[in-house]
Amino acid sequence: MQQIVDDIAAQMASKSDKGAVASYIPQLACVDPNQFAISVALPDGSLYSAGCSETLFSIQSISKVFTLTLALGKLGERVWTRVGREPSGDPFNSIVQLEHEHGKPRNPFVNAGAIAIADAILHGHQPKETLAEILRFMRFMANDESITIDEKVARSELETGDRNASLAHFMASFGHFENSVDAVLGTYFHHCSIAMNTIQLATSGLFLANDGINPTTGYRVVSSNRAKRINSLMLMCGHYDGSGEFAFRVGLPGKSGVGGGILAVAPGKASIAVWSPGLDPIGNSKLGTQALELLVKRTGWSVFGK
Ligand SMILES: NC(=O)CC[C@H](N)C(=O)O
Repeated sequence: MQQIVDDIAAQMASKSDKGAVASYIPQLACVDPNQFAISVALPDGSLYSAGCSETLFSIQSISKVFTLTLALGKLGERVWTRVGREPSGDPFNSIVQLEHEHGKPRNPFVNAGAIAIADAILHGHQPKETLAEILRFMRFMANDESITIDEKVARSELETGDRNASLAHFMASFGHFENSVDAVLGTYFHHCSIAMNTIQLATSGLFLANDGINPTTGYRVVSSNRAKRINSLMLMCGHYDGSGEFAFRVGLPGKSGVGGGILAVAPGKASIAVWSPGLDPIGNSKLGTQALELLVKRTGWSVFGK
């Protein structure tokens, strides 16, 4: 496995087209696009990394996997009264479906869906308390107490967050929100701004590769049925309107973020985190996707066979 990840990192370093960093969040536009990291965590506790796997990056929408997990723990099946579970076929920050579907987002991974989930987990608490709970969860999953929120990124998102604010106000206009739009958006922007490296992220995703149990702590995070369902949602919706393409090329449940990270799950086999800040036009990591494509070719890990 070490040989495979080393080969992938070497191949990625030689690519000339690395995509374009997200520019709509000014703080993300400052990130050097010439960076690449991959970490593969296996349920037996072994970990294989290459590239800058200790460099922290903004996990952005990958956090939505963990806020969904928390929401399922708190609300159970009632989560599905707040968000659907169908792919959207629209960009991550699209507003068009919301009007037709009476303010109920298609799935928990588009921005509108994650904002609705933030409202659900806030449940009358102060954003600070809820963020502390999200951070505690991430630290526990990653088995690493050092994980924090990058305040500069959070502020940058808030300052340029008109689109997300529109989504939130539009949903609130249907009477769906329990909390103020400001509290919901503050929570959403801050959980998107959690900074992690690929080692921490791959470790955090292990419960999804291991029937719901985090093997590093032995703790059951979710039932095996719930792990299966989260993986299904990642496969169908984790890359927005690029989810079909990602399934076609990689064939694994995956969740991307505009910081250039992707968390991919090979059920029963591994949790994989890749990071390269340059994005494709849809907003998914360009080299990250290519690296995962190479990894499944070498390992045969795609859920659809070789
Ligand atoms: N795709 C993403 O990672 C988007 C998350 C980002 N925080 C936003 O709201 O726009």
